[in-house]
Amino acid sequence: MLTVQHLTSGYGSAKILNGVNLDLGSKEVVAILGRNGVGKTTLLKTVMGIVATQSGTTELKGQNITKLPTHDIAKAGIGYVPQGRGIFDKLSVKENLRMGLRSRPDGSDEIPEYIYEKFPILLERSGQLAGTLSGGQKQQLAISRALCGDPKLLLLDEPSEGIQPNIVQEIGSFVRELVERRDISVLIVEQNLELIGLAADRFEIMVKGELVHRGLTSELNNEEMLKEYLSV
Ligand SMILES: Nc1ncnc2c1ncn2[C@@H]1O[C@H](COP(=O)(O)OP(=O)(O)OP(=O)(O)O)[C@@H](O)[C@H]1O
Repeated sequence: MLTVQHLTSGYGSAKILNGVNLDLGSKEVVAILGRNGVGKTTLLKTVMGIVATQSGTTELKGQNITKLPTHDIAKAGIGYVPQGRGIFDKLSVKENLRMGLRSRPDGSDEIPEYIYEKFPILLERSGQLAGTLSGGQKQQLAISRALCGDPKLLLLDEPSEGIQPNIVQEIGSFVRELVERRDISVLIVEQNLELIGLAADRFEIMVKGELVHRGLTSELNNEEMLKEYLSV
């Protein structure tokens, strides 16, 4: 599904990604873990074309998307939910969802039924300003907006940030549902081990802009490893 090879990128003269290699299969959920500031968000932004690739390649289902502008990467099939969610508070819930439809390759302007079935609050509050939603509801809206683009791959950046534990669980099981019922793969940057345990098949640990250690989610109970690589 996604193949990243020797990817480097950064901001001005600051090099942040130092040669990332990553393979994500179809119907797979992979979590990227690592301490603050190691480059996890930068990896998602580079895949998405928001931060320019300096060297290396990114392929989606065999298509080289490395140099494409962000809107074409979205159209090629990647949905992105940024850290902090990127919701437009001054637009209605429905208008936020409609923004996501712009990335649909088939040009459809219908919000997919399953989104409202899963999150009925988004239909109930359809005409309300998105800024009036709770943190958890905004996260549901942000994920739903990305799904409106009918992606094959979803990039989620810290979806658990600032939301209540019961919503964290709901999002974890929703991610699994997406993979199993909708054939979507997910790359998720996350610190919350409960959410990773619920959603991810395996993990990759980033240190100084490189993915240095990987394993199955079931191996995440190794305290020494967690101490070595993470701030827990
Ligand atoms: N727009 C920017 N301009 C300059 N430097 C940046 C910019 N965004 C991030 N950085 C720097 O790049 C490095 C990596 O940041 P990044 O956000 O990718 O880390 P992260 O692993 O996602 O951490 P966090 O969990 O804190 O978000 C940090 O040192 C950060 O200060």
